[in-house]
Amino acid sequence: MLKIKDARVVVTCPGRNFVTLRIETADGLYGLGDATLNGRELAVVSYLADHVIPCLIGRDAHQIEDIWQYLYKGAYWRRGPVTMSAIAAVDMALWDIKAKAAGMPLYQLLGGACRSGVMVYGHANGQTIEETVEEARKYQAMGYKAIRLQSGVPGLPSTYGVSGDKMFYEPADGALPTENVWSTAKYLRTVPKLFEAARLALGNDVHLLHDVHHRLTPIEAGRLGGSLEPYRPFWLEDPTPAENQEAFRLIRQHTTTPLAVGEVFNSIWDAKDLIQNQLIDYIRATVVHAGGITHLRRIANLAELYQVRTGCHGATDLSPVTMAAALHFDLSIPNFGVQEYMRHTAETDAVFPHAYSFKDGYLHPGDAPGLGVDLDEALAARYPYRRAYLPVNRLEDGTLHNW
Ligand SMILES: O=C(O)[C@@H](O)[C@@H](O)[C@H](O)[C@H](O)CO
Ligand SMILES: [Mg+2]
Repeated sequence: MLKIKDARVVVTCPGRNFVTLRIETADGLYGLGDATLNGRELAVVSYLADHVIPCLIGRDAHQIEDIWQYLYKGAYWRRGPVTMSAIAAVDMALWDIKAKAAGMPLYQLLGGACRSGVMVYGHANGQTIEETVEEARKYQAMGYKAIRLQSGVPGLPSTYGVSGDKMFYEPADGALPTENVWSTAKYLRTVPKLFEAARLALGNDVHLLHDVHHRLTPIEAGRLGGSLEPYRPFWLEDPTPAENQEAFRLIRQHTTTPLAVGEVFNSIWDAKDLIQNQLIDYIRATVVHAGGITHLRRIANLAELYQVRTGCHGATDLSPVTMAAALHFDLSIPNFGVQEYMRHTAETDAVFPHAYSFKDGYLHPGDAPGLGVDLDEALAARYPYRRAYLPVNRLEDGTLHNW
């Protein structure tokens, strides 16, 4: 038995907020779990500190599945991003402990490596199509095999995915939500031109991706997917909000562009119908927001039956702890597709020293025991929490739209 002696939540803001759970066993082993929920961080802190940690003390850290069931079924109130991020943090920390106890990198415990590295996609963005293509060239020169393209839309003052910093994108930028302006007509005129220019400049060997960020209706999404087909996108992400999963049938009727959905999903129940009806090609659910490695494996196993591959979310609001967990997971599953990789700032990397590394378009989690990521608590304490919200989005006439 590996008795859980103590657990605490560490909140730090080395450029952006991160919530980390640290679980310690009586024999002095410890594990880390990410519990960051962008813009709603303190709700998860309270869920963990006030409601989860008291139930963990004294339990056997080896009983990962039983503890998962205890927290999920035991709460009575199931699912939801706050609950599932909290459970995910416990799950990640326990897998970290188990792998450290075994003296192995986590991917070995998950069944061993199915591939030599994890193909990642980087984010090229610019105010104009030309600037975005120039940025994409830089990613290509760094060895990336897959690149996401987001460009500014003429006539709109700001656009999702476009930022001043080129290696990362930080949307949670206001102590109150900033307000963006949206026009579907202007956007739909721009994206096909972006893909045409990018294909011409970058050639056929690189995978090109795009995130619609939930902004279109199904029929608009069908039209966009169709107009991108000549440029063979790897995927079109979140074309329409996925609460209404039937909507994807309509998109499918109009395009063979592959669809990726699910970064906001938090359980297998959100993804089940989309997967079983083969309405998507990539499932974006991620370790931190979908109940940890234990639950994400179930989602990936279901997806495998329907030839749906994974494409885990990996924006900067997912801490290096999640990135490490995702890489062990990605390496070990048969139906891996691609992993998003938006680099963290140097400050964040210093607070979370890690064993994973990038080479020639692929990430590898490294071979340190456990997740291979640590938390420098003294350094973390120098960066106190700062309230930061994701933006909201309005149509040009002021109507609130999806961000
Ligand atoms: O695909 C992505 O990376 C995104 O959609 C994210 O940038 C998302 O907006 C943020 O993670 C929200 O916190
Ligand atoms: Mg996205």
